[in-house]
Amino acid sequence: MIEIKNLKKNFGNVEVLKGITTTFETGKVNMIIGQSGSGKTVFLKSLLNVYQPSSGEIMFDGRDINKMSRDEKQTLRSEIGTVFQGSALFDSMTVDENIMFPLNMFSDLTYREKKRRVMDVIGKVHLGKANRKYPSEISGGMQKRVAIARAIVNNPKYLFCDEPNSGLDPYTSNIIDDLLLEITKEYNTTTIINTHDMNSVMTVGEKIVYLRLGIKEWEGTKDILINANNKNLIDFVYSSELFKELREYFLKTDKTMIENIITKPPENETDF
Ligand SMILES: Nc1ncnc2c1ncn2[C@@H]1O[C@H](COP(=O)(O)OP(=O)(O)OP(=O)(O)O)[C@@H](O)[C@H]1O
Repeated sequence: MIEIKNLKKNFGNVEVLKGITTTFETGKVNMIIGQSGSGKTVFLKSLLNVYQPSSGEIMFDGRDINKMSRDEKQTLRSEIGTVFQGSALFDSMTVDENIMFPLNMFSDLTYREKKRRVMDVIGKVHLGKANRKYPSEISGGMQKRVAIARAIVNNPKYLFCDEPNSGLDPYTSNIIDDLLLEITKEYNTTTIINTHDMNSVMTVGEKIVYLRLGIKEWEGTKDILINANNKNLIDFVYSSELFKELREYFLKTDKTMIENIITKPPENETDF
């Protein structure tokens, strides 16, 4: 579990995160949504300590990041898997070498053991026989699988993903979403995903945190999201064309259904 209390981040005089308090649960897909510029990436990078927060508390399973020694921070770093926008693979390394990279950084396993771990996760993300290829020789969807395999090769407790579906077609996005959900359950990770993709949110999101202008405006489950009593959130959700059309379709269908019930008498007694 990751607990965040009153997290603030300024860049000079500009306050980007204005005091965020929330909790991300273990074994769940937690999603952060919000318009461009709402602070999602700064938030994720503050949790990762890429940015030093200006104030506030971040607790990783009870461990306060502000009170950690250098060694403890290094241990925490080894427990975190990350998938960043654009996959961020090393172009000069093969798929195998990319995936092995965190093991070289954080483990003292033998080469044989590392190789076995790499082959295990390659199977897990269904990369087939792409292991000897270079990133430029495989598709965007395959590159994303490599990035996920690299993120989980060290059995992380925490999995952070920034826009994992960016640049992917809807079909491949669904596959990546399902994979992230499956991994979260299998590895029992605390997974945090930044996304604009409402389809992902409604398919695999378990807890949703909505950021706006550096403030947490709403949080909850996807079941209550579409009826949330927050105009900004609803505007954001229905700004997706698909959602707009679905809403109109259901409104129309419901209306017709209701009219039918009210105006049509039952054809015979057994209708009830
Ligand atoms: N290193 C930085 N220095 C100064 N300002 C920054 C820095 N990084 C981000 N910002 C500002 O913080 C705000 C939030 O940016 P952030 O990248 O977190 O938004 P986002 O919600 O992730 O957007 P997107 O969905 O487009 O990725 C923006 O106004 C941005 O200009």
